[in-house]
Amino acid sequence: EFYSSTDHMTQLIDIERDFIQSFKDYIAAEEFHLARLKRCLPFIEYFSGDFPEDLEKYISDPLTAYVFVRRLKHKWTVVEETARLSPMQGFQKFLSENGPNIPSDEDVDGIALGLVRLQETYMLHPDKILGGLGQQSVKSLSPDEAFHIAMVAHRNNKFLYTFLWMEEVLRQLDAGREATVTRKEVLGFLAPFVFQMGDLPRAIRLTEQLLDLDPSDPITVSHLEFYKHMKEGVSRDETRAADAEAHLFTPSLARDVKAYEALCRGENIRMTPRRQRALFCRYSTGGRNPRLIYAPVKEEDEWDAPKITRYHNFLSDDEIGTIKKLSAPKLERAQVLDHITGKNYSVEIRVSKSAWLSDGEDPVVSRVNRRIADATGLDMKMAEKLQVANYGIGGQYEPHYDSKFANDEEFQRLGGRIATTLIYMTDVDVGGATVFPAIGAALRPEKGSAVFWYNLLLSGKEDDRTLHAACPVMVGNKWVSNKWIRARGQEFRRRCGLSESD
Ligand SMILES: O=C(O)CCC(=O)C(=O)O
Ligand SMILES: [Fe+2]
Repeated sequence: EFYSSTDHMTQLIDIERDFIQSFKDYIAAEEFHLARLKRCLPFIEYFSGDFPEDLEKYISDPLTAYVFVRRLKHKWTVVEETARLSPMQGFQKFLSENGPNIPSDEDVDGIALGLVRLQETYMLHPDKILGGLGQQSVKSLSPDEAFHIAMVAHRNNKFLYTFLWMEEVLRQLDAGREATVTRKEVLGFLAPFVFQMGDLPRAIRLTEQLLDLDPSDPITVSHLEFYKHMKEGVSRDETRAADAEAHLFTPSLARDVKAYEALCRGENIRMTPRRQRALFCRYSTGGRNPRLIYAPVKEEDEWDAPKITRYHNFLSDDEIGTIKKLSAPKLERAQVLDHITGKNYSVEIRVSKSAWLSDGEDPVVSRVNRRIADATGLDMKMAEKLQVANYGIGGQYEPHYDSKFANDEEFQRLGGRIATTLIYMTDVDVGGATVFPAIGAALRPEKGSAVFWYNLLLSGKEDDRTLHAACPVMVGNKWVSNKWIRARGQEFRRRCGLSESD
């Protein structure tokens, strides 16, 4: 699918351009062809004079029989040859060859879900989406499109957004916008839905509207009776429902919104000015590493406990360009192994495409690996390949540990992922931060910079504080590279003082 990476989305724009041009060419060819067919017609008719009453007598004359048969054969051949020039087959071939590149229904649903996911994380009302998040050119949705988003939200149990998008559909229908979906369908869905959500007064109001559309509908009548009956039962002890709608985004309704989503919105970042003052910027030679003496790394403390370091100007634009180009053809939807919930879940929690680049693949890859070794002082012999990831619309990675403890041969041989070097290869216009919910840290993507932290304590145990997530990309494009460094072989290299913990 395309939506999980912007790289593939841009390819779609080319495909669409191609598609429109081919269709235009096809229409022109059909018109030309039709004109050619029409030119045949007078010729065909001219040589088919009127036949007398007695056909048997007519055709029994030898000369007439000869001329008739020959002309019929001739006309047939002319028409057959002309018809064979039809451009239709060529166009059908184009369609069937390019069909596989066209988004599937799952792609369309996936991108709608991406939108809803953004709304959840950043608490965006549909008005905000329609008002424009970035320099968007689309400023409105048709009622059918809003309805589709609502249904996708519903299928994925995102009920607040189901409701808000359905409201948008109704508003547009009220404004007289052209649509396939009808008011009756929307109300017929929405009334039982809000009832299930516990909003009885609204269920009654919507059902009354439904009844206005079709006063004799027995189902609507009985629903309304049922809701009213329910209301009598609860009206004595409740007062809350009436003002429920004003508080859709209050903390109570958003109570299950995850801590990391708040960090994504820039809330609850736990850094005090006092701690901030102890964070520094310096030029580092990686402990007098000869390669860094004349080109020191610009190092900045991003966080104190655990220590997170940022290396500025770590990759040049050219190097980034090369890495993107090398990985673009290999990008595949990232998978996370989840033994409990299985594949569907993995789709939701990690929405990006990734590719692996090996050391020998290109001089730029080995240069970057070397630079990571120099800056971190760690041995790259046991490091994993460079992983390149590209996030698309709503692209994210929910909270996880990188440490990768496992009970397998690979773990025995390499040890866990002692450290992570995360390279940002783009700035992201809005969203897309890397957040650490356990410590309240948020790292902003800055093109060309890299961040580094240890996932394991000196004892070799997983450091709980390194739980982290990639926030959904709201506007823009996010490319990162990950270099996971394994524990084996680092016994004498892990610099003292890089982590204050044990
Ligand atoms: O993209 C990011 O900001 C973080 C990615 C990440 O944590 C991962 O791929 O393991
Ligand atoms: Fe990670």
